[in-house]
Amino acid sequence: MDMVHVKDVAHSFGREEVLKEVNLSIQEGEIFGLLGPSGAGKTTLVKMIVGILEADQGEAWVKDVKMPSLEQMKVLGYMAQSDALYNELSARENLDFFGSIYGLRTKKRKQRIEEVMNIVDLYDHLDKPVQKYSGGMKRRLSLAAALLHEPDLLILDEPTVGIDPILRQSIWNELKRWQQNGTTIIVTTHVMDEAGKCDRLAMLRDGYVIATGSPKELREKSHTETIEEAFLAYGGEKG
Ligand SMILES: Nc1ncnc2c1ncn2[C@@H]1O[C@H](COP(=O)(O)OP(=O)(O)OP(=O)(O)O)[C@@H](O)[C@H]1O
Repeated sequence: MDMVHVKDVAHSFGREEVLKEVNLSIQEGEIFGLLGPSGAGKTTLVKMIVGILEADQGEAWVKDVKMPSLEQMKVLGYMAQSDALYNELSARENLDFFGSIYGLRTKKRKQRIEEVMNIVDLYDHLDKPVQKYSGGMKRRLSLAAALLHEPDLLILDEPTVGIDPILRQSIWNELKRWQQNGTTIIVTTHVMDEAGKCDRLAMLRDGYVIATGSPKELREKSHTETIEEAFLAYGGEKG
């Protein structure tokens, strides 16, 4: 069964058509990348899958449920592009708040907070107010929040922006580990080498999916050597 199915989705903001007839199938257990330049429509598409934005046309499904669905939001973890954290609270207090929204009981919440803070390597900073966190630490804390309730589907909007190469590598190692545990992961990026780490990709430009496939397929079909060249060959150049 598909974990996510996007069918004929189109959306406009005012007169700007941001998504045009987008179709996608994301299989259970894969790391799926949405690759495209700034403004291509990645965040808009992701918000429809998460269920926080309803498309003008078409449908987004998570498993066998049409989004938006409050019930289905519980099976997914979403990390937005900008961190939605309370600066004056500590990391622990932030996570406690998010955990209660997801309905985690007190004991389980306490246990999961410690587990996820270990995963993102912030355990030693649990009781520090978020305003004392660096940008990269805030990103990692947002990731921890998305993981709290052990979602089947993890949706990460530009998770490694502002994160140094060493941490970026460690986050990718974690993504691969969660995948092995059965989690399906959708990640948006405009970084070509990150796109190359995904099992499959959809290349987006100006609201269109211009190509879909594994990095290898996309390179081979376009007779190119790199994802970047493939993107250009499929019509990804601007203007
Ligand atoms: N709430 C909104 N109101 C009006 N226009 C919007 C809104 N959200 C997005 N847009 C416009 O929709 C287009 C696509 O934006 P979107 O954020 O989906 O792109 P993106 O591919 O995620 O870009 P980035 O990599 O910069 O985040 C842009 O032109 C943007 O200005």
